[in-house]
Amino acid sequence: MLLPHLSSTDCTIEGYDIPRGIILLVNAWAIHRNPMLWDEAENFKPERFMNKSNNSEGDDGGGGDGFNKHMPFGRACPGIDLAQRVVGVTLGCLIQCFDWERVTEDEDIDMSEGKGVTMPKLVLLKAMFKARPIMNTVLSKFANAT
Ligand code: HEM
Repeated sequence: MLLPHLSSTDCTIEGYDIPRGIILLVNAWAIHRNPMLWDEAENFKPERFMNKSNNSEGDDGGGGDGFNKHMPFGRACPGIDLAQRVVGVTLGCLIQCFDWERVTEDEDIDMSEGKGVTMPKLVLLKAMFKARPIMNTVLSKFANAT
């Protein structure tokens, strides 16, 4: 669920009359799993959110694509630009600085969802990491500088 919003005026959306002053809750979870919008809606296919003009997934007839129908930030998160940069840089650092391995490599990853507002995984994904050799050089430079 996105954050609650208050309708500022009477309006009709998709045939539903929405009076002014009513609290609206948008179920982003259901929108992201709507089989009318997505192929294999229940499957983890992050490539469907890429901004390709030939990507018709998520198209509701309005000319949109999977990229535009993906709403991890809802429609009103003022932190979107900061968050997208920080997530990209953080992920890049983790991949560049460490070698990652799964603890149980032969098993499929269990994508079941647990309970909670932030959609935690039911079964945690365990991973091991070790610093890449370049990190020893970088860290020893920091250590020597202090
Ligand atoms: C990966 C990081 C983030 C995600 C996934 C995220 C997601 C969201 C979502 C889904 C909403 C509800 C939007 C709606 O109801 O349409 C929201 C609202 C909001 N977010 Fe974020 N957000 C993130 C980072 C941030 C950051 C970094 C800031 C501030 C620096 C921020 C500030 C806010 C605020 C103030 C609201 C309430 C906006 C309002 O209702 O007027 N968020 N965010």
